[in-house]
Amino acid sequence: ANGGGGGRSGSIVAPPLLTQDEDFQKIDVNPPKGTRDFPPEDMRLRNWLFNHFKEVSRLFGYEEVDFPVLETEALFLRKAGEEIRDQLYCFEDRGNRRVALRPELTPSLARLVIQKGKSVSLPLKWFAVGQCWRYERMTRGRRREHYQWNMDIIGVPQVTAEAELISSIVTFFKRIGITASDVGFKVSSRKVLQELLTKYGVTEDMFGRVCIIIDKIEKIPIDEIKKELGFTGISEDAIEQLLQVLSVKSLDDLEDILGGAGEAIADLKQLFSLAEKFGYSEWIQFDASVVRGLAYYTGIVFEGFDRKGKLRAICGGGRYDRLLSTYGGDDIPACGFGFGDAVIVELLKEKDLLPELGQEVENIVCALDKDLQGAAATVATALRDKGQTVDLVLESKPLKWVFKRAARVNARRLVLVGKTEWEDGSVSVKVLSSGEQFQVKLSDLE
Ligand SMILES: Nc1ccc(Br)nc1
Repeated sequence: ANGGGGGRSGSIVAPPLLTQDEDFQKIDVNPPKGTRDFPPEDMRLRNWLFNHFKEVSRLFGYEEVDFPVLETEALFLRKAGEEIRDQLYCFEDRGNRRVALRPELTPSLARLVIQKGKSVSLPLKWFAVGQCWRYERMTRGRRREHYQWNMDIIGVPQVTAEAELISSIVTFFKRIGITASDVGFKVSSRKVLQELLTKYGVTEDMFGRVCIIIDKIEKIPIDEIKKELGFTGISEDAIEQLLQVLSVKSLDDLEDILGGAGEAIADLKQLFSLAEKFGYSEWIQFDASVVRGLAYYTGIVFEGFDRKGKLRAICGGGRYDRLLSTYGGDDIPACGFGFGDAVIVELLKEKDLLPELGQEVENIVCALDKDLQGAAATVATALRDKGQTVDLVLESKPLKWVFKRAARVNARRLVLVGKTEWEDGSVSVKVLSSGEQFQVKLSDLE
């Protein structure tokens, strides 16, 4: 075996073939740090969750899309100091290209919309469920991948778009047994900050950075927040005023501060009015401190939270009217949300709402002797052609073993192919719940 990469032509140097003793190297059977396997019982829960994500999306008339997990790094190189940027899973590929495992789906969605350009008619209503990545020093032992459900509306400037997105998440929660007593949505608008910062003379290019600092308000000491805000050029007095406004908990109080002429108040009033019409008023509350941790939001922002305050944000989203133009696309308004697969499972555990999802199969088919293995295959195929699920016993096994497996795979029926019955074109069927047993012609088996 070639012990090295030497003597190979071409620019790419392939890794050396394994030398003889390396062929039998014991490997670590665990998945890479921060990643998960999905053995059957976990995959059943994941499919249950994702099916609800996708069924709700289709209920709302959205079309499914997907994108490569691997993107050019440039798609995510925003300069606002976001955690998502600091933890980018980026590297240089074998063609010396700077690439990254996507940390979120929205930039890819924006890229595809721009790519499609005039070939798609607006508005677009798209959804996706995709794996997203971050590279975090494992000091904190946190995961490096999760799956995110996204729904996005492209091309609708009105707040009806955000109102519909929140309605879709409420629909999802209701389907899995979560109520407005369990979770709520904190809603605000970045236009609140925009109007305040303009008043304080903060330039537009600082807006994203200020939002990212404010988003950390409950995560780091307030003095650190004030210090970081100071670096953006906001005066100490303005910082005090700003933090004061962000503690406001009612739209009326906010209106008293901002005045009723601005877009922030108009948008929020419209959203709360629409919430009434969609029937989810009890799920949402105004909270001026909500800014979300992504620099590209420009208007309404919202996040789902557990009312017991034990968990991290369940989901979050908002309006991002400038993102497409920052990628060189047209100025197309957009809004959307991301909903991760981790916190929701913790919430379901908390509420004892995890579904019981055992394996299920309708039939286990078994030949009573090895000469009938072919006959058993015929029986299995006949049942499968009728849409019946079949676990076919593939080797000669004692009946005791077959009954044990039938119980383990939770089979409804045991179909036995025996010599005498098969000569008559029949099989023996045992309904495992009742013990009822009968002979039936294969042609009549259903
Ligand atoms: N953005 C992001 C990606 C992966 C995980 Br786990 N958390 C956040």
